[in-house]
Amino acid sequence: MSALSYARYGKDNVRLLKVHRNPDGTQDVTEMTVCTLLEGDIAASWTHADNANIVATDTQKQTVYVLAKQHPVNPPELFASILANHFLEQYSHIHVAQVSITVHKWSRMQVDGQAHPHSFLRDGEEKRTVECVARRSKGISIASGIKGLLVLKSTGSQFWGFHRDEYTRLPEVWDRILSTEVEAKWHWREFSGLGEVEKEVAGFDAAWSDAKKITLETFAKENSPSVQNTMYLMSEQILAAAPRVEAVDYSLPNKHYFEIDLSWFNGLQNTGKDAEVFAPQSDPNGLIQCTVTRKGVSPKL
Ligand SMILES: O=c1[nH]c(=O)c2[nH]c(=O)[nH]c2[nH]1
Repeated sequence: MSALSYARYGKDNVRLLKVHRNPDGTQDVTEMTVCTLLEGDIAASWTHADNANIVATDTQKQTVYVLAKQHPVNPPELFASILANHFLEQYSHIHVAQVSITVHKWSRMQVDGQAHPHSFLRDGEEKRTVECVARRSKGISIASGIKGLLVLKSTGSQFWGFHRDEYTRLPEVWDRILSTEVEAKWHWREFSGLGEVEKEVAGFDAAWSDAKKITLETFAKENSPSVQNTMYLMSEQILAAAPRVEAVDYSLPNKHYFEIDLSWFNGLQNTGKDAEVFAPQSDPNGLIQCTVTRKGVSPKL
Protein backbone atom coordinates (compact mmCIF):
# COMPACT_ATOMS: atom_id res chain seq x y z
CA MET A 1 0.00 0.00 0.00
CA SER A 2 1.09 3.55 -0.63
CA ALA A 3 0.02 6.85 0.88
CA LEU A 4 0.38 10.47 -0.13
CA SER A 5 2.61 11.79 2.62
CA TYR A 6 3.09 15.36 1.39
CA ALA A 7 1.56 17.56 -1.28
CA ARG A 8 1.59 21.21 -2.24
CA TYR A 9 1.12 23.05 -5.47
CA GLY A 10 0.98 26.54 -6.89
CA LYS A 11 2.20 28.91 -9.59
CA ASP A 12 5.87 29.70 -10.06
CA ASN A 13 7.48 32.50 -12.06
CA VAL A 14 4.52 34.88 -11.96
CA ARG A 15 6.13 38.07 -13.26
CA LEU A 16 4.72 41.53 -12.77
CA LEU A 17 5.69 45.16 -12.93
CA LYS A 18 3.80 47.79 -10.96
CA VAL A 19 3.94 51.50 -11.83
CA HIS A 20 3.32 53.96 -9.02
CA ARG A 21 2.34 57.48 -10.12
CA ASN A 22 3.35 60.09 -7.54
CA PRO A 23 1.40 63.34 -7.06
CA ASP A 24 4.49 65.35 -8.18
CA GLY A 25 4.43 63.69 -11.62
CA THR A 26 7.33 61.31 -10.99
CA GLN A 27 6.80 57.57 -11.26
CA ASP A 28 8.26 54.55 -9.43
CA VAL A 29 8.40 50.99 -10.73
CA THR A 30 8.70 47.62 -9.01
CA GLU A 31 9.32 44.42 -10.98
CA MET A 32 9.04 41.09 -9.21
CA THR A 33 8.72 37.36 -9.77
CA VAL A 34 6.29 35.58 -7.45
CA CYS A 35 5.82 31.92 -6.50
CA THR A 36 2.72 30.76 -4.60
CA LEU A 37 2.40 27.30 -3.03
CA LEU A 38 -0.64 25.99 -1.15
CA GLU A 39 -1.12 23.09 1.27
CA GLY A 40 -4.24 21.82 3.01
CA ASP A 41 -7.17 19.53 2.40
CA ILE A 42 -6.12 18.85 -1.19
CA ALA A 43 -5.04 15.20 -1.18
CA ALA A 44 -8.13 13.93 -3.06
CA SER A 45 -6.86 15.54 -6.25
CA TRP A 46 -3.79 13.29 -6.11
CA THR A 47 -5.41 10.16 -4.71
CA HIS A 48 -8.99 10.19 -6.12
CA ALA A 49 -8.81 12.49 -9.17
CA ASP A 50 -11.17 14.84 -7.33
CA ASN A 51 -10.29 18.47 -8.08
CA ALA A 52 -13.11 20.04 -6.04
CA ASN A 53 -10.69 21.58 -3.52
CA ILE A 54 -8.11 22.63 -6.08
CA VAL A 55 -7.71 26.39 -6.40
CA ALA A 56 -6.28 26.28 -9.92
CA THR A 57 -2.73 27.53 -10.29
CA ASP A 58 -4.16 29.95 -12.86
CA THR A 59 -6.47 31.33 -10.15
CA GLN A 60 -3.41 31.79 -7.93
CA LYS A 61 -1.70 33.73 -10.72
CA GLN A 62 -4.77 35.96 -11.27
CA THR A 63 -4.89 36.56 -7.52
CA VAL A 64 -1.30 37.81 -7.57
CA TYR A 65 -2.21 40.35 -10.28
CA VAL A 66 -5.44 41.49 -8.58
CA LEU A 67 -3.83 41.92 -5.16
CA ALA A 68 -0.87 43.73 -6.73
CA LYS A 69 -3.38 46.20 -8.18
CA GLN A 70 -5.30 46.59 -4.90
CA HIS A 71 -2.39 46.73 -2.42
CA PRO A 72 1.13 48.11 -2.12
CA VAL A 73 3.76 45.72 -3.49
CA ASN A 74 6.41 47.33 -1.27
CA PRO A 75 8.03 46.30 0.88
CA PRO A 76 7.93 42.81 -0.66
CA GLU A 77 7.64 41.27 2.84
CA LEU A 78 4.30 43.05 3.24
CA PHE A 79 3.00 42.06 -0.21
CA ALA A 80 4.02 38.42 0.34
CA SER A 81 2.17 38.44 3.66
CA ILE A 82 -0.93 40.06 2.11
CA LEU A 83 -0.99 37.32 -0.54
CA ALA A 84 -0.34 34.43 1.87
CA ASN A 85 -2.96 35.75 4.28
CA HIS A 86 -5.46 36.13 1.44
CA PHE A 87 -5.17 32.46 0.47
CA LEU A 88 -5.92 31.38 4.06
CA GLU A 89 -8.86 33.81 4.42
CA GLN A 90 -10.39 33.04 1.03
CA TYR A 91 -10.10 29.22 1.20
CA SER A 92 -10.93 27.52 4.50
CA HIS A 93 -9.50 24.19 3.29
CA ILE A 94 -6.05 25.73 2.66
CA HIS A 95 -3.93 25.53 5.81
CA VAL A 96 -0.52 26.73 4.69
CA ALA A 97 0.28 29.34 2.05
CA GLN A 98 3.85 29.98 1.00
CA VAL A 99 4.70 33.04 -1.08
CA SER A 100 8.20 33.70 -2.39
CA ILE A 101 9.13 36.94 -4.11
CA THR A 102 12.23 37.99 -6.04
CA VAL A 103 12.51 41.71 -6.69
CA HIS A 104 14.46 42.81 -9.78
CA LYS A 105 16.47 45.99 -9.64
CA TRP A 106 15.37 49.11 -11.50
CA SER A 107 17.34 52.20 -10.45
CA ARG A 108 16.32 55.69 -11.44
CA MET A 109 18.37 57.18 -14.31
CA GLN A 110 20.38 60.32 -13.83
CA VAL A 111 19.91 62.47 -16.95
CA ASP A 112 21.53 65.90 -17.36
CA GLY A 113 22.69 65.54 -13.76
CA GLN A 114 19.15 65.04 -12.43
CA ALA A 115 17.02 62.11 -11.30
CA HIS A 116 14.77 61.31 -14.26
CA PRO A 117 11.05 61.19 -13.36
CA HIS A 118 10.22 57.95 -15.20
CA SER A 119 13.35 56.26 -16.65
CA PHE A 120 15.25 53.45 -14.98
CA LEU A 121 18.25 51.21 -15.57
CA ARG A 122 19.36 47.77 -14.39
CA ASP A 123 22.59 48.71 -12.61
CA GLY A 124 23.20 45.44 -10.82
CA GLU A 125 21.99 41.86 -10.87
CA GLU A 126 21.42 41.55 -7.12
CA LYS A 127 17.90 40.57 -6.10
CA ARG A 128 15.91 41.26 -2.96
CA THR A 129 14.14 38.07 -1.87
CA VAL A 130 11.32 37.14 0.50
CA GLU A 131 10.07 33.75 1.66
CA CYS A 132 6.81 34.03 3.55
CA VAL A 133 4.80 31.17 5.07
CA ALA A 134 1.36 31.75 6.62
CA ARG A 135 0.04 28.85 8.73
CA ARG A 136 -3.62 28.82 9.81
CA SER A 137 -3.96 29.64 13.53
CA LYS A 138 -0.20 29.90 13.87
CA GLY A 139 1.19 33.09 12.31
CA ILE A 140 3.41 34.30 9.53
CA SER A 141 7.11 33.36 9.15
CA ILE A 142 9.24 35.61 6.99
CA ALA A 143 12.81 35.33 5.76
CA SER A 144 14.19 38.26 3.76
CA GLY A 145 17.33 38.08 1.69
CA ILE A 146 19.71 39.21 -0.97
CA LYS A 147 21.15 37.11 -3.76
CA GLY A 148 23.25 37.57 -6.89
CA LEU A 149 25.45 40.32 -5.41
CA LEU A 150 28.81 39.78 -7.14
CA VAL A 151 31.85 41.21 -5.32
CA LEU A 152 35.63 40.96 -5.71
CA LYS A 153 38.64 42.35 -3.84
CA SER A 154 42.11 42.20 -5.36
CA THR A 155 43.94 42.05 -2.01
CA GLY A 156 43.09 42.02 1.71
CA SER A 157 42.33 38.30 1.86
CA GLN A 158 44.41 35.41 3.22
CA PHE A 159 44.00 31.70 3.81
CA TRP A 160 46.54 29.87 5.96
CA GLY A 161 46.80 27.63 9.01
CA PHE A 162 44.34 25.10 7.56
CA HIS A 163 44.62 21.36 8.17
CA ARG A 164 47.33 19.64 6.13
CA ASP A 165 47.77 15.96 5.36
CA GLU A 166 48.84 13.73 2.46
CA TYR A 167 45.88 14.94 0.33
CA THR A 168 46.77 18.63 0.65
CA ARG A 169 48.31 20.54 -2.27
CA LEU A 170 47.01 24.08 -1.59
CA PRO A 171 49.78 26.44 -0.46
CA GLU A 172 49.09 28.89 2.36
CA VAL A 173 48.54 32.46 1.14
CA TRP A 174 48.77 35.80 2.93
CA ASP A 175 47.50 37.80 -0.05
CA ARG A 176 44.94 36.61 -2.58
CA ILE A 177 41.99 37.70 -4.68
CA LEU A 178 38.63 37.07 -2.99
CA SER A 179 35.40 36.99 -4.98
CA THR A 180 31.94 35.70 -4.22
CA GLU A 181 28.29 36.00 -5.21
CA VAL A 182 26.51 36.86 -2.00
CA GLU A 183 23.40 35.00 -0.96
CA ALA A 184 22.15 35.93 2.51
CA LYS A 185 18.87 35.48 4.36
CA TRP A 186 17.65 36.97 7.61
CA HIS A 187 14.82 35.25 9.49
CA TRP A 188 12.32 37.42 11.38
CA ARG A 189 10.76 36.41 14.73
CA GLU A 190 7.37 34.95 13.82
CA PHE A 191 4.57 37.46 13.25
CA SER A 192 1.18 36.77 14.88
CA GLY A 193 -0.65 37.95 11.75
CA LEU A 194 -0.87 40.55 9.00
CA GLY A 195 -1.39 43.39 11.49
CA GLU A 196 1.96 42.73 13.10
CA VAL A 197 3.68 42.51 9.69
CA GLU A 198 2.20 45.92 8.78
CA LYS A 199 3.82 47.44 11.89
CA GLU A 200 7.28 46.23 10.75
CA VAL A 201 7.13 47.88 7.29
CA ALA A 202 9.94 50.36 7.97
CA GLY A 203 12.02 47.61 9.62
CA PHE A 204 11.99 45.46 6.47
CA ASP A 205 13.48 48.22 4.31
CA ALA A 206 15.97 49.21 7.02
CA ALA A 207 17.15 45.59 7.42
CA TRP A 208 17.56 45.26 3.65
CA SER A 209 19.77 48.35 3.35
CA ASP A 210 21.66 47.55 6.57
CA ALA A 211 22.33 43.95 5.45
CA LYS A 212 23.61 45.10 2.06
CA LYS A 213 25.79 47.83 3.60
CA ILE A 214 27.18 45.46 6.27
CA THR A 215 27.94 42.82 3.63
CA LEU A 216 29.77 45.23 1.34
CA GLU A 217 31.63 47.14 4.03
CA THR A 218 32.77 44.01 5.90
CA PHE A 219 33.88 42.42 2.65
CA ALA A 220 35.87 45.52 1.69
CA LYS A 221 37.35 46.48 5.06
CA GLU A 222 38.28 43.18 6.71
CA ASN A 223 41.66 41.63 6.00
CA SER A 224 39.83 38.31 5.60
CA PRO A 225 41.43 35.19 7.15
CA SER A 226 38.79 33.00 5.43
CA VAL A 227 35.35 33.21 3.83
CA GLN A 228 34.13 31.45 6.99
CA ASN A 229 35.25 34.22 9.33
CA THR A 230 34.10 37.02 7.03
CA MET A 231 30.55 35.65 6.74
CA TYR A 232 30.36 35.17 10.52
CA LEU A 233 31.28 38.83 11.10
CA MET A 234 28.61 39.88 8.59
CA SER A 235 25.95 37.75 10.29
CA GLU A 236 26.78 39.09 13.77
CA GLN A 237 26.40 42.68 12.58
CA ILE A 238 23.04 42.03 10.90
CA LEU A 239 21.73 40.50 14.15
CA ALA A 240 22.96 43.60 16.01
CA ALA A 241 21.35 45.99 13.50
CA ALA A 242 17.90 44.34 13.28
CA PRO A 243 16.52 43.46 16.73
CA ARG A 244 13.58 41.44 15.36
CA VAL A 245 15.82 39.23 13.24
CA GLU A 246 16.53 35.92 14.96
CA ALA A 247 18.89 34.17 12.55
CA VAL A 248 21.05 34.98 9.54
CA ASP A 249 22.14 32.55 6.82
CA TYR A 250 24.98 33.16 4.37
CA SER A 251 25.87 31.02 1.40
CA LEU A 252 29.05 32.17 -0.33
CA PRO A 253 30.73 30.47 -3.28
CA ASN A 254 34.48 31.08 -3.32
CA LYS A 255 35.04 32.17 -6.93
CA HIS A 256 38.70 31.34 -7.38
CA TYR A 257 41.21 33.35 -9.43
CA PHE A 258 44.37 31.30 -9.94
CA GLU A 259 47.85 32.66 -10.38
CA ILE A 260 49.46 31.79 -13.74
CA ASP A 261 53.10 30.74 -13.74
CA LEU A 262 54.68 32.49 -16.75
CA SER A 263 58.31 31.70 -15.85
CA TRP A 264 58.46 29.43 -18.92
CA PHE A 265 58.48 32.68 -20.99
CA ASN A 266 61.98 34.09 -20.55
CA GLY A 267 61.60 33.84 -16.74
CA LEU A 268 58.60 36.25 -16.69
CA GLN A 269 57.60 36.72 -13.02
CA ASN A 270 53.82 36.44 -12.43
CA THR A 271 53.41 34.60 -9.11
CA GLY A 272 53.35 35.63 -5.44
CA LYS A 273 54.03 39.36 -5.06
CA ASP A 274 54.53 39.64 -8.86
CA ALA A 275 51.13 38.16 -9.76
CA GLU A 276 49.17 40.48 -12.05
CA VAL A 277 47.51 38.25 -14.65
CA PHE A 278 45.13 35.68 -13.12
CA ALA A 279 42.92 32.92 -14.55
CA PRO A 280 39.29 33.20 -13.35
CA GLN A 281 37.88 29.72 -12.56
CA SER A 282 34.24 28.93 -13.30
CA ASP A 283 34.35 25.56 -11.56
CA PRO A 284 34.85 23.85 -9.24
CA ASN A 285 34.31 26.47 -6.56
CA GLY A 286 34.36 26.45 -2.78
CA LEU A 287 30.94 26.79 -1.16
CA ILE A 288 30.85 28.09 2.40
CA GLN A 289 27.59 28.34 4.36
CA CYS A 290 26.48 29.21 7.87
CA THR A 291 23.51 30.10 10.03
CA VAL A 292 24.15 32.46 12.93
CA THR A 293 21.36 32.59 15.49
CA ARG A 294 20.61 35.01 18.27
CA LYS A 295 21.41 33.26 21.57
CA GLY A 296 18.51 31.13 22.83
CA VAL A 297 16.64 31.08 19.50
CA SER A 298 16.15 28.33 16.92
CA PRO A 299 15.21 29.41 13.38
CA LYS A 300 11.71 28.65 12.07
CA LEU A 301 12.18 28.47 8.28
O1 LIG B 1 38.29 31.05 2.68
C1 LIG B 1 38.51 29.87 2.35
N1 LIG B 1 37.94 28.86 3.06
C2 LIG B 1 38.15 27.54 2.75
O2 LIG B 1 37.60 26.63 3.43
C3 LIG B 1 39.00 27.26 1.66
N2 LIG B 1 39.40 26.11 1.08
C4 LIG B 1 40.20 26.44 0.03
O3 LIG B 1 40.75 25.61 -0.74
N3 LIG B 1 40.32 27.79 -0.07
C5 LIG B 1 39.58 28.34 0.93
N4 LIG B 1 39.32 29.61 1.29
